[in-house]
Amino acid sequence: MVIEKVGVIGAGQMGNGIAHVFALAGFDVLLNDISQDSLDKAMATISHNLDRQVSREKITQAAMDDAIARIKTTMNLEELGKTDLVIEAATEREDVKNAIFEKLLPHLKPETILTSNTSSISITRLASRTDRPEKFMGFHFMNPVPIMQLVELIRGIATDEETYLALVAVVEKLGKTAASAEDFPAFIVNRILMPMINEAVYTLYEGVGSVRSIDESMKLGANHPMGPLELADFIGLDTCLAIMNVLHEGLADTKYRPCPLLTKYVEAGWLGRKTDRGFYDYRGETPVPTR
Ligand SMILES: CC(=O)CC(=O)SCCNC(=O)CCNC(=O)[C@H](O)C(C)(C)COP(=O)(O)OP(=O)(O)OC[C@H]1O[C@@H](n2cnc3c(N)ncnc32)[C@H](O)[C@@H]1OP(=O)(O)O
Ligand SMILES: NC(=O)C1=CN([C@@H]2O[C@H](COP(=O)(O)OP(=O)(O)OC[C@H]3O[C@@H](n4cnc5c(N)ncnc54)[C@H](OP(=O)(O)O)[C@@H]3O)[C@@H](O)[C@H]2O)C=CC1
Repeated sequence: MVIEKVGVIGAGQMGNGIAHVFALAGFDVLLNDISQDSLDKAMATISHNLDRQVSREKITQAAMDDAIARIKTTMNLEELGKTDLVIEAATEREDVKNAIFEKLLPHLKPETILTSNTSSISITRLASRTDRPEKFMGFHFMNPVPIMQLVELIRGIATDEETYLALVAVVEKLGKTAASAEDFPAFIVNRILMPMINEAVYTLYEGVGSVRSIDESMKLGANHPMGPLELADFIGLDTCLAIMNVLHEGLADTKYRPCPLLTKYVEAGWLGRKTDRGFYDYRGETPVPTR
């Protein structure tokens, strides 16, 4: 099947990055969100990130202009009915994702491939609520999408080979690398990464280290590009907590218990960079630790 038009649902940090890389690779993109403000912010972020690529001579100005021209935005989900591939990248909540699919499906062409960028939720379960489990897959991009090389491909129990091969070809066209993961809670990257982030929050909670000492230790002592608390703020603490809950409930092992301090930050609405406050306060010139 030829994939030319791509629908992206959710214009947050992942949705805007996904729209960016697809448009740059020559796909027509229709970006959807429930808020016009989020769509406007997403287009401004995409322009800013493409501009950065132009100034670093990674892409030409003409490639940037073409990419911007290929992205259209809409608050009307029905318009995504014209697309060949849909990537859902809305908030990490199963009820939100199911409601989106329910509203979208009556408008979708029968051959359209439906995917979710979920970080952790069962692909088989999401697929089972749709009319096309064989054409449904997990299509998991990493943050920041324009920079990170990996895309996890997760087949549900019913996903057919044609769908899988179509997505392998799309990943190649994006110039990224695909890794296949089985459909178990949080797949590969987050099964390993998120317990480490959760453990960093426990390390803070138990007073073993401060925000700064924990992040410095992992950057200088383990050569991580970002400290685990800085990375948690970058991902979004709501998303981190949602992934830990999926691991905890899905694998029924206390080793995945979300740290109560992580829960407290989310309850406060301190979700990290996207709300300007998390383990760091980003409202000033330089980030200041909040503990
Ligand atoms: C939660 C999930 O489900 C799965 C996940 O995504 S887990 C999260 C995975 N991501 C990570 O682990 C990211 C870890 N951090 C890093 O790799 C690096 O800190 C980083 C790439 C984000 C920034 O690197 P840095 O060296 O500190 O900054 P800097 O030199 O300014 O930027 C490096 C490149 O990233 C780009 N960049 C930085 N931030 C960016 C952003 N938010 N969006 C787009 N591009 C960005 C820069 O333009 C630069 O590009 P070039 O190399 O093409 O010139
Ligand atoms: N953050 C990360 O590092 C990564 C996240 N992911 C996954 O990507 C998905 C999105 O995460 P992320 O971009 O970080 O989250 P964000 O919170 O940045 O963005 C989510 C966006 O979805 C919008 N949204 C909510 N409900 C709907 C709806 N019904 N229809 C359309 N849009 C909707 C939100 O709008 P509003 O703000 O108005 O609620 C928001 O703009 C999640 O499944 C997450 O697990 C995957 C890889 C990495």
